[in-house]
Amino acid sequence: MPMPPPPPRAWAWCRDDVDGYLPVKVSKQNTTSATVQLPSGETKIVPSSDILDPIQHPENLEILQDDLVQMDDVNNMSVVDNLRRRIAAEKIYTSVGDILIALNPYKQLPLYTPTVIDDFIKRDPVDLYPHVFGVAMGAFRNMIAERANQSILISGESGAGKTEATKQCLHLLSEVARGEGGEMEMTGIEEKILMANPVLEAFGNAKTVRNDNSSRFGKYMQVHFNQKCVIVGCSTTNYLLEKSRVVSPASGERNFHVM
Ligand SMILES: Nc1ncnc2c1ncn2[C@@H]1O[C@H](COP(=O)(O)OP(=O)(O)OP(=O)(O)O)[C@@H](O)[C@H]1O
Repeated sequence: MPMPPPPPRAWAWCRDDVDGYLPVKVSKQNTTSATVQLPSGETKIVPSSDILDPIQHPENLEILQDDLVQMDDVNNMSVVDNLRRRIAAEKIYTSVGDILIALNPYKQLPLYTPTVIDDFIKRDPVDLYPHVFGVAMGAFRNMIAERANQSILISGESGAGKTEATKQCLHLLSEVARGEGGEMEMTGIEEKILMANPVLEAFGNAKTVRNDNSSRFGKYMQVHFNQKCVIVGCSTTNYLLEKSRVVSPASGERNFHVM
């Protein structure tokens, strides 16, 4: 009687201490342990309890998906894996439909050059890729099309890069909404807003265990445009300032920068 062929190696998600989840090929598994092949090619024995769901579409594991909505398998593991591979390739932005996920690379990447700005201002969005400039440009285009105010909501945990993303939005808007002739004087709005920042930060930012320059207040910023869609001003409203920090900063943290 000929031996039956060995079962094909099955792809599954495996818990990992460093990366969260890794796609592995399971070659053997019993109730307590499993032999798996890691993406690096290394073979390892892991507890069976670390083997999670099967991977339905292993052929997609090499794809860096720009938009999570386009993924065939959407779960915590596939999303984390896609984002991990994207940031390894220095693609820090990923779309989820109209929402943009930004991962903090903690290093300067050439993502904000004049050429990139030019692309986002001039090219059709369908030919472009996820980027914070795309969000700012989308808001600008919608403002013109709908003749209505637009909002960009930037949220995330401390140190995630909200302040940086805000600056990039203002940078794009100041480039696209430049006036001509006399109105040109009103440009440089980004510089003016940025010049106000040290004062706001002195009284509202503090060194924390996560971020040396952590904003301890919320900022509601309004950029004002005239009928010709040229920026004519900006106002900032501060809210939720952590005044308690003056007398009771958390352990290992400082109160405000101002002395
Ligand atoms: N896109 C980016 N490219 C390079 N560095 C970045 C980027 N985003 C953030 N960083 C770095 O991470 C640090 C923290 O970012 P940022 O201050 O924007 O965080 P935050 O979300 O505003 O934090 P908090 O809520 O504590 O104020 C910054 O000092 C900056 O150097």
